[in-house]
Amino acid sequence: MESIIELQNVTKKFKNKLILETVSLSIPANQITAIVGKNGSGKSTLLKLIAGLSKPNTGEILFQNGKPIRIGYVPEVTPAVIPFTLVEYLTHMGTIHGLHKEWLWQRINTLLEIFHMKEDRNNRIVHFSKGMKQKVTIMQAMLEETDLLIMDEPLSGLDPKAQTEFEELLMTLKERNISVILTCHEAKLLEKVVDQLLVIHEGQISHTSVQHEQGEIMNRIVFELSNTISISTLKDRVIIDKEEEISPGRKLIELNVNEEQTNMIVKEFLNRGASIKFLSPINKKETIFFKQFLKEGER
Ligand SMILES: Nc1ncnc2c1ncn2[C@@H]1O[C@H](COP(=O)(O)OP(=O)(O)OP(=O)(O)O)[C@@H](O)[C@H]1O
Repeated sequence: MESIIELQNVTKKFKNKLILETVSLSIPANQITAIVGKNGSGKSTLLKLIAGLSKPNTGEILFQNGKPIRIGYVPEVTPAVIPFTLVEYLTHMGTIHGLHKEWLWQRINTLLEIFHMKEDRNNRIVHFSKGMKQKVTIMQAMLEETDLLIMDEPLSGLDPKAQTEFEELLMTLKERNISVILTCHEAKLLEKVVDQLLVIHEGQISHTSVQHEQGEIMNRIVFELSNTISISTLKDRVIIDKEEEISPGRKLIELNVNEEQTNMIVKEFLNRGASIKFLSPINKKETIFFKQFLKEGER
């Protein structure tokens, strides 16, 4: 498969702290690649290296056909208050980037179309939902023609509806031959749209092509428990899909657990005073994905 970017023997350190050690990998063109790993494992560092925002200590980053590619970088943080309408903001950002007025106008219309935001073009961003603000950040990154879109934690804080819309958006971008690299903790999103998983663990990277095969059953469980209960020791063993405060002092936690782990996890949560709100097998297509994700993540 053709690659859009290749890392060869890349090492990245901060002072004496080794984050990536002699990493070699290739990012396939026109595919969606997800980088997963624990907090602090180096996901954002890898994204910044790929985006050219940071330089490796040793090793090389090579582009398709030896030519620089057009990269759009979507940071994790979305601006909290933007005192403009959507079109005003995009026009403003495009002008700052020196884009020609006529070209920019056409580009903004194309983006409004792709992102299904035409009806919101003259609404103020400050009144947008989190998912809409997320779209604005991506549109901003795509004001110039883009070959590769890099997104740091694009799903953080999105509700299920916004996540589904985001999945659809990723598929649209893929259809338009835009390669995407994102960091992600949301297994549901990964299962449906991601083509390649890169797992970072202790400075090393392993990769897996995601195949949607039949596999063994996993369970989706939702627990309700007190906010004060710590579940940090469980976080290494299960994928916490969602954690949400539902009332003062109470939270819901949704997770996906393989069958062998289910009894043990349920017991551990009940011992912490949790109650089970929902427990159901998830479909087989998702199962194989989670299996891969867990296997890689546990390394
Ligand atoms: N500019 C920097 N200077 C010094 N240390 C840094 C710098 N940027 C990142 N680090 C350190 O490098 C390590 C990896 O950070 P990075 O942000 O890449 O992790 P991450 O996997 O994206 O984490 P998270 O999931 O929490 O966002 C962390 O220990 C972090 O403190």
